[in-house]
Amino acid sequence: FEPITVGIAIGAASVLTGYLSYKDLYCRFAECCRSERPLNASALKQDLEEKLFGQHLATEVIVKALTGFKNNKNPKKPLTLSLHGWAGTGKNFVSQIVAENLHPKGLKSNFVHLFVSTLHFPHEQHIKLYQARNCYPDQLQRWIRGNVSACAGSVFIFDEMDKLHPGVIDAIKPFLDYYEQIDGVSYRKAIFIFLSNAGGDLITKTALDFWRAGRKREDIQLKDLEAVLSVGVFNNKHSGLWHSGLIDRNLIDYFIPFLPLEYRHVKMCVRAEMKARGSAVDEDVVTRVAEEMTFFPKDEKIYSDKGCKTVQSRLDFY
Ligand SMILES: Nc1ncnc2c1ncn2[C@@H]1O[C@H](COP(=O)(O)OP(=O)(O)OP(=O)(O)O)[C@@H](O)[C@H]1O
Repeated sequence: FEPITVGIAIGAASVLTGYLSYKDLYCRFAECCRSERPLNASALKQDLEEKLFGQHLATEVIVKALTGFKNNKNPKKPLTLSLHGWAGTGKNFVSQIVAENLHPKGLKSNFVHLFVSTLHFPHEQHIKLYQARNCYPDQLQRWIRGNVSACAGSVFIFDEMDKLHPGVIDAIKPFLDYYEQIDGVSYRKAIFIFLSNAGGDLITKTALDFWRAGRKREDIQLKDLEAVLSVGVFNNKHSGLWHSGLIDRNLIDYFIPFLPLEYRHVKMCVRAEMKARGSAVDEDVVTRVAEEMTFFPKDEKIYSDKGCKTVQSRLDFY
């Protein structure tokens, strides 16, 4: 027998015997929205611990936040995570890991949506015009409504939040609030992830203070950063969250700090990239790539100023 024929026969038999419902069978071939599917918290934790380097706080908070939210049958509002930190420290990378753990196709899923502010709304100077014509809030709101109607557990990732005009945030604010329904649609099972560089300098300062005091990076606790972060971000005119009411209305559930990456983390990124390309890890190349990166502050040279961001392109030279 050919494998395809056997597959069809097993599928048909399963349906006939009631072993698999029609929906189960359908969902093996097409992507289904499974908002009620429980989160495999240990798989998420393992993924983060293995793949994300130097971010013990982000790992801890993300696992806790998602586990709590997905275990709650009746959340009162959607989950909103605000990821902050220096460039190249893993914010987009984490969003991708989270997305894959919620919807197996990850960023390619029909239920995961990436919104890049500079791509979707590039003309800040035209914001008044957009507002006057009522086109962007309307379009954006319709887009969110349509996606959540199709899948309650939709995931929205807003990149470059610091470059997003507060007016745009106003448009999404109602969806993040404690409403049971808006026009017949409930947003309470959706997940919104905001990424920004805002607060990156404050996070770096705290990490540096620890380093200078001879304390371990892993000893930095959330409480060392959380207040600094929310006040700092709130006071930063360029944060995108500024005066948007997201913070003073407590619509952000978790502020998640991403620490600046050190030389040893950059090396880990190079090794991971080599493995991902199917090559053997060559420690000589690892050191060479890591040494090509630039580090700050000027005197101590501890943190990579681009995180792990240019590792992939640098590796192409070897
Ligand atoms: N902490 C990390 N652990 C493992 N890999 C990382 C980490 N940070 C960055 N990388 C690698 O570098 C790439 C670029 O990082 P990423 O796009 O996640 O940075 P970012 O924090 O979103 O930066 P930006 O603020 O500039 O958008 C990732 O795809 C990943 O391969």
